[in-house]
Amino acid sequence: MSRVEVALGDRSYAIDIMAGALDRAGDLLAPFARRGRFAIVTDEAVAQAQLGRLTASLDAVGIAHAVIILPSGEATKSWASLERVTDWLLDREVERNDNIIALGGGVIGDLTGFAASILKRGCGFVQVPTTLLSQVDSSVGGKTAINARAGKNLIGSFYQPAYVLIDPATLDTLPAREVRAGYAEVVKYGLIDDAGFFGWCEANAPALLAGNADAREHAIHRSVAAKAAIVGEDERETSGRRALLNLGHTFGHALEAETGFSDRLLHGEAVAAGMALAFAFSARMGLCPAEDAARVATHLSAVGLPATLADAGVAASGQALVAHMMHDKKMEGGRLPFLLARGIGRTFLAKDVDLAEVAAFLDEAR
Ligand SMILES: NC(=O)c1ccc[n+]([C@@H]2O[C@H](COP(=O)([O-])OP(=O)(O)OC[C@H]3O[C@@H](n4cnc5c(N)ncnc54)[C@H](O)[C@@H]3O)[C@@H](O)[C@H]2O)c1
Ligand SMILES: O=C(O)C(=O)C[C@@H](O)[C@H](O)[C@H](O)COP(=O)(O)O
Ligand SMILES: [Zn+2]
Repeated sequence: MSRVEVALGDRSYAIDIMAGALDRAGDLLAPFARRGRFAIVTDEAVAQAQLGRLTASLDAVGIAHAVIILPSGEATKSWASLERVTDWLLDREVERNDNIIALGGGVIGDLTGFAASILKRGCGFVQVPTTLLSQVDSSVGGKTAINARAGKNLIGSFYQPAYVLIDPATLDTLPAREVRAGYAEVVKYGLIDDAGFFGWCEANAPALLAGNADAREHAIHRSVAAKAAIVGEDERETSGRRALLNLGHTFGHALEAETGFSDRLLHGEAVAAGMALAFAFSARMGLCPAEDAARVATHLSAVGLPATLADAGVAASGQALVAHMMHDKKMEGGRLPFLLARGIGRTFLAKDVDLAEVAAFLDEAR
């Protein structure tokens, strides 16, 4: 088992990574059972593929648990699901010390974390992520959210889990397209500030995507360690450091909005296209060598991720995409800071980007 710590004073927590962890969850989660009861929030596909392993392990050590199963997919990050989960928990007379466990991908993690943060002004919350994306990114750092009509993740809170339990073996049942989408957020850490790790990704993506256990665990550990360090420095995205984790997301969230938050374009796929666009825009602005932008697009394409608007299936005008971007949470005084790059591993927050140039770039990129 490997462990990464997120250092946040009295809200610090551990992230344990171990193949087979779900079958030992009863022992690993026992300290939380002494604190309160367990309620598991999951979705239909995860219930079918992985829930039985968690409940059998809890049963084996006599930890009682209630379970709610929601529909799978991005549409579950909604007011309706939030109401359903909170009413279900309130009907069960949830107490602040109870443990609300998110078993699933980023959708279940984001929704459950938000529910835990507002129920009785904060209940116990544990993340048990089951997608590559949630294991390398969304289960760590405490961003919780649902989507609004106006855009992605616009209603939410910062609320850290008390513990994150990662079992890479859960990825054995994850569809290949979802594994690939999660891989985009792995590549992101290399592009942000670790060119060596991007090189590792280029060399090891085929093994990782084919399910090689060593490659998978290395990628998860390295990603989580990188994210934990950034979150420890800038939990609430105030200093500019955490904003780096948003590389590809300003473009990506606009693409997700344009495709209706549907399975036409998964979050990770939108982020992949968004990162390629951020690098291409940086190159166009003379900030980044064109070879680096090409290398990013080549790698994403090679693993089957979208690297262009056409790959992402988006034909909207630059102006329409920029209109989506105006809802970005990074907006400041009517200006939108962008994550741009001076090269691979050299991402920075640019505060002086002209949105008319972004729209023109997107029109040319179509
Ligand atoms: N909070 C954060 O910091 C953060 C970071 C990145 C992404 N996100 C959010 O995460 C969401 C995307 O998360 P995701 O990619 O995990 O998608 P997801 O939660 O929709 O899961 C993808 C699909 O895989 C299924 N699934 C999950 N685990 C499975 C398993 N082990 N076996 C079989 N099927 C399984 C799910 O039912 C779903 O159909 C987006 O809403 C995104 O905005 C949040
Ligand atoms: O943890 C962060 O910070 C991130 O930006 C991680 C992103 O991968 C994630 O998609 C996040 O939910 C996006 O945040 P948002 O603030 O743009 O909604
Ligand atoms: Zn993301």
